[in-house]
Amino acid sequence: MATHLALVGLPGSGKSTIGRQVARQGGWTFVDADHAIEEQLGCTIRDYFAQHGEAAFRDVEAQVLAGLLQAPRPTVIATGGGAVLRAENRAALRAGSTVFYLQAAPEDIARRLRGDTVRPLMQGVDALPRLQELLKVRGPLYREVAHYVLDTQRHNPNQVARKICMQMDVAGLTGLGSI
Ligand SMILES: Nc1ncnc2c1ncn2[C@@H]1O[C@H](COP(=O)(O)OP(=O)(O)OP(=O)(O)O)[C@@H](O)[C@H]1O
Ligand SMILES: O=C(O)C1=C[C@@H](O)[C@@H](O)[C@H](O)C1
Ligand SMILES: [Mg+2]
Repeated sequence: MATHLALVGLPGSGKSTIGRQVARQGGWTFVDADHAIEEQLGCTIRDYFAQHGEAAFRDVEAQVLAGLLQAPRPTVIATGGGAVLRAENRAALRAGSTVFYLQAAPEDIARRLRGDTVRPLMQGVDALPRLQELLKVRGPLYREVAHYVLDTQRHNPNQVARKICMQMDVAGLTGLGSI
């Protein structure tokens, strides 16, 4: 059975950027769970949230994530920042993938996202307290679900991706599908 590699962490922690690089370096398929959700929804996550609320969004997220973890091809999955909130997602991630928590301080993420136009909610003076609050609630859940915790602070995305590939090598998980 193919086993996948999943990245978890706060919004802006580098899941998409690093996930793409890990996939490129390792020759694996990359999937951004948020994009897969938007494909299924046929609209943006933001619009769906606004129309149907968070609980409905989390139902769709859980369903899409479970589907990605069933994929026949070994895949690097960048999860949504809040995917760990549901226990069923944490269990599915741990059972179906090797999970890396990309750890970064809210202060660093806020700095990285300054000038970002894709995440309007993470702009301006509100970004830091919002990230701090998210970390308080989600930090323990990211740790709980993770097989490996990586400090991304002093490393650029390429270096973090190489660390992940090396860790997979050390653990004998290179190629993912071979386990
Ligand atoms: N280790 C790093 N050092 C410096 N900048 C980084 C690092 N990792 C990511 N970045 C930058 O931070 C920004 C956010 O990264 P990215 O979009 O990959 O985060 P994400 O976890 O996928 O966010 P989201 O949860 O909102 O999808 C990007 O501009 C990226 O280049
Ligand atoms: O942090 C969150 O709760 C979210 C993060 C995004 O990746 C999306 O999954 C969605 O906007 C929710
Ligand atoms: Mg992303």
